[in-house]
Amino acid sequence: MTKYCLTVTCLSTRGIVAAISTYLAAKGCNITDSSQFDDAETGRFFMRVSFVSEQGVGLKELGEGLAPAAEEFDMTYAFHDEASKMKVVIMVSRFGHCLNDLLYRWRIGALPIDIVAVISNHMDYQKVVVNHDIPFHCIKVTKENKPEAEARIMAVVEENGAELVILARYMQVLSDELCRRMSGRIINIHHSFLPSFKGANPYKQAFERGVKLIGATSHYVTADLDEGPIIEQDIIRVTHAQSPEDYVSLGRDVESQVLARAIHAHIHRRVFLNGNKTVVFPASPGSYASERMG
Ligand SMILES: Nc1nc2c(c(=O)[nH]1)N[C@@H](CN(C=O)c1ccc(C(=O)N[C@@H](CCC(=O)O)C(=O)O)cc1)CN2
Repeated sequence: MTKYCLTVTCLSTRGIVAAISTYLAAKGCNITDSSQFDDAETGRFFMRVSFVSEQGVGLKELGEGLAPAAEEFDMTYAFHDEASKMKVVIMVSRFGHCLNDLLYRWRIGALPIDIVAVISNHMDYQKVVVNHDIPFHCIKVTKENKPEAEARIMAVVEENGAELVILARYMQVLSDELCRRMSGRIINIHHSFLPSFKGANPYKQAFERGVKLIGATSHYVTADLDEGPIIEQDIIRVTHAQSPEDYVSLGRDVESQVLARAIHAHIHRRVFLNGNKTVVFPASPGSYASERMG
């Protein structure tokens, strides 16, 4: 039986859940997981439903069939086949721990994505990427060539049909135009517990401030540096006896785990943009269990 998920957002009002569950039942679909949220501040409603089609109904029929109800509630909605793997481009600079972590999770089946390319502004990871039979593109970036460099980045994204770009410690600031064109489709890992310590050297800033907790933040990328909607965060305790270099070492695992959790939530359609914030629904039972054993 095909597993699907439905994502819905609209202004909050009575009858949305009833309309969706009634429609799915009428289409011979059995709901297996459901999450919803009413945002009292914005008046917006968010819903994610996982279901199986017991009568083999397809994505197109599901989408067309819900259109009348969607119009009644002015819904933004989409049906997704949970078996289809999102096409992603990973970008990296000099620090490869997040890239290596994503490649490992992808290789063992823990992260059901289709890595169509890796882009870097350095050659450091060319061999490890090619050894995974993934195309590697080295696109140097300078203040002078940034528009041409970004045009090449977008060419790789579009020629491969990538739905998501992952900045796995890519250390160049993307232009407003690129951020606008890829709004909601670029996820970054920032090596601090935002909003503290924005910029390229958060560990040095944290050391100089003398904090007792450091962390990592995964967020959607916007033109405003390190200001995008936050998807996931985590922290780790540090002490007076540790150096900025110790922070870098301690931060690697936190960064990798936070980025992987954010990507997992995004590809399973559990993240909704809500202004400059996000709504992140919990993982449905079994969604972490796709790992190939051994
Ligand atoms: N438009 C955006 N671009 C990028 C973002 C973002 O939030 N919006 N995040 C960064 C990643 N990042 C922090 O997480 C970050 C990367 C780089 C810099 C920075 O100042 N870079 C310097 C060059 C540094 C170097 O060459 O090593 C620069 O670009 O002039 C700050 C924060 C990715 N891009």
